[in-house]
Amino acid sequence: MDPNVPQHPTGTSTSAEQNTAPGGEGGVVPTLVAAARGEATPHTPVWFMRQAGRSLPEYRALREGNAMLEACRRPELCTEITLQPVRRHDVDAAIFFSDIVVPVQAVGVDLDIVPGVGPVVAEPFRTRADLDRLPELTPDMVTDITESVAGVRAALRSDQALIGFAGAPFTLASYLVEGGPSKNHENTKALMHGDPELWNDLCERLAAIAGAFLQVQVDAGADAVQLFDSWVGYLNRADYQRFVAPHSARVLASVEGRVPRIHFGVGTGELLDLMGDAGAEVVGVDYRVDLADALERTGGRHALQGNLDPALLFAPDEPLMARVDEIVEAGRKAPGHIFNLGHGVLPTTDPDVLTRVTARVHETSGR
Ligand SMILES: Cc1c2[nH]c(c1CCC(=O)O)Cc1[nH]c(c(CCC(=O)O)c1C)Cc1[nH]c(c(CCC(=O)O)c1C)Cc1[nH]c(c(C)c1CCC(=O)O)C2
Repeated sequence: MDPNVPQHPTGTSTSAEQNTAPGGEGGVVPTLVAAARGEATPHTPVWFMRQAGRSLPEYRALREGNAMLEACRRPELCTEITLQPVRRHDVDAAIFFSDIVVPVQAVGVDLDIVPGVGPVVAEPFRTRADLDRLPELTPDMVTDITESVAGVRAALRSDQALIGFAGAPFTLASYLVEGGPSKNHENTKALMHGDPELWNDLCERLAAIAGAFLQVQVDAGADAVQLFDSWVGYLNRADYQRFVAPHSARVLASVEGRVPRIHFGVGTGELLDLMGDAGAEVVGVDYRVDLADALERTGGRHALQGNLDPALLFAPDEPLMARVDEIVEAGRKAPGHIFNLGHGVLPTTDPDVLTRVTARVHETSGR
């Protein structure tokens, strides 16, 4: 097979022109962007949530003596960390190295990322007066982010994508209200149901901040965005529709028509259609739901991203690669498929396994 001829995963070959940018600039559309739009791709694009950091020795070396939130704000470090997994694994996308709390800190909220814990907020949010601590995010507050994104984009090949991201209002609100990582999100739910007006005002502020953060990244060259609503799987459908969906929709709308939007959460099998309807081209699927079921639940209206169980990366090659092949196969039936894990890379993962999984997906899906 001619490797230069784009090949849809279903086997429909198309002309090479379909993989070029509109406007006759001759630039190649990143493979991930084409898949998100449901267009022909030379192979199924692959990236891994939390691919930057954690499992990579070269990342741990760079982070030595640099606090997480400081590393996120130093363009030379941030750019290099973002590029490390792309070089090592030959994945189709870089995920911008940052954190969902970076824009919240940028507007002035006193918080820190505590090693082994996660984001910790000095004074948790509980009352109306706390809203004053969430002013709008303006680009001048995050000029380093603009510089880092532009630096990464300039270093990538044109067929590789840079994914920008933000935390969705519910997940951000949970960290602010609980004061840190939470298992049950009880204070968050108590606020949501106990004072819906304050809840909505809080989420409106967070949606504005997250939307502005996405816009900054897209303005600087991000090719796609992912909205992480990591903990929204703790809600039922009714609460999601009433208290969350309108706010997430606002964030997604902030970059509508500019770049493909991926919407992801953990344990969101019951919410997949609603998350797509909030305004995403791509719905992220965690490992608990088969892609075939996810396709049905989303009515075939969205490309899918996912969904290898990150724990399977610890299994022997035979069952691991068999599962990878199954996921690639199931993805062929979707309007578009981006191969990923069902959640982030676990810190003790052998990075060579990620390289081999990437190669396997490329091989079996076309290249
Ligand atoms: C541990 C943690 C942090 N921040 C957060 C946690 C989880 C705590 C909890 O369980 O509640 C909060 C967070 N940060 C991010 C998310 C969404 C993604 C997810 O669900 O995992 C969430 C929920 C995005 C991210 N957070 C980070 C990225 C960067 C991209 C990447 O690593 O691939 C993203 C998209 C990076 C990050 N973020 C953090 C560290 C130490 C790092 C460095 C690398 C690593 O150890 O994973 C701190």
